[in-house]
Amino acid sequence: MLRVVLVEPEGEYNVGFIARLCKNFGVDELYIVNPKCDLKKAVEFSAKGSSILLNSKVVDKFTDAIYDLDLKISTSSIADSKGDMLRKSISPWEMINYLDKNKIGLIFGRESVGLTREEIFMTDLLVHIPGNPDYPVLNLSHAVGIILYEIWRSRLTSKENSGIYHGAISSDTLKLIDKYLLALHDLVRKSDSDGDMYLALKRSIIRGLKDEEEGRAIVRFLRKTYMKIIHSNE
Ligand SMILES: C[S@@+](CC[C@H](N)C(=O)[O-])C[C@H]1O[C@@H](n2cnc3c(N)ncnc32)[C@H](O)[C@@H]1O
Repeated sequence: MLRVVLVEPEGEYNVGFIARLCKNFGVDELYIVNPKCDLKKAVEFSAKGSSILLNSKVVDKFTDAIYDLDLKISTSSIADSKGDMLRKSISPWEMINYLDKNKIGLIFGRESVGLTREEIFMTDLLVHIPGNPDYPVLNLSHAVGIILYEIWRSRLTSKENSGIYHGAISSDTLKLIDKYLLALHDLVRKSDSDGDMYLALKRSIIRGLKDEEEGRAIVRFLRKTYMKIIHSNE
C-alpha cells in the first residue's frame, strides 16, 4: 500500500497535479494534512485524478497521517548539510530497495518552507532528488512526479533484478525496533539532544535489514539491552 502525504499544501494547482500523478502511478491513498488551499478548486487541476482527490483523507495533525505506516519516507530539497544527521539522505533510486514494507508513506512538505525538522525526525528515511547544486529546489508536484515514477519503474522490473533483495519484514518487527531504539535513546537523551544517535541507528538498521529473521534478532538484542540497563539501575 502506497500513501502520499502532503503537509499543509498551499497551491490548488499543485494538489490537483499531485492527485493526477497519484492516478498515473497507482498510488493507493492521498492524505492531506491541514491544507492551506481550497481543495474544491484543486479538483480543476486533477483531470482523472479527481476521484483520488475527492476520496483523499484530510487530517489536522501530521501524526494522524503517519501513525499507521510501516515505513515513513520524508523528502526535502535540503540534504546532506555537513554535520547534520537529520539531513543525511538517500536518492530516489536507492529508496526503491526499501519498499518491501506493507504500508509505505511518501511525505512531501509545504511549498514555502518544506517539512519541519520535527516532522523529518518522525520519519524513517529522507529522500533527496539531486539536481543543480545551485538550485535543487523542485516544484512540489514535480518532486512527487519524479519519486512516483521511480517507484513505478522499479515495480516494472522484478525485484531480483532491481538491486538488493530484501525479504518482507513485518510491520510489527519494524515497530518493535523503533520502540526499543526510542526507549534506549530516552536513557541517553541528555548526551544526544539532537537525536543523532537514534536517527543514525534507526536508518542504518532499516537500510540494512535483510529479512524478518534478522529483524527479530535485532528486536531481541535491543529488548535485552534495554531490560538489562533498566534492571541495573534499580
Ligand atoms: C518547494 S519545496 C520546499 C522547499 C524547502 N526549502 C524544502 O525543505 O525542501 C516543497 C516540497 O517539494 C519536495 N521537494 C522539492 N525539491 C526536492 C528535492 N530536490 N528532493 C526531494 N524533495 C523535494 C519536498 O517535499 C519539499 O518539502
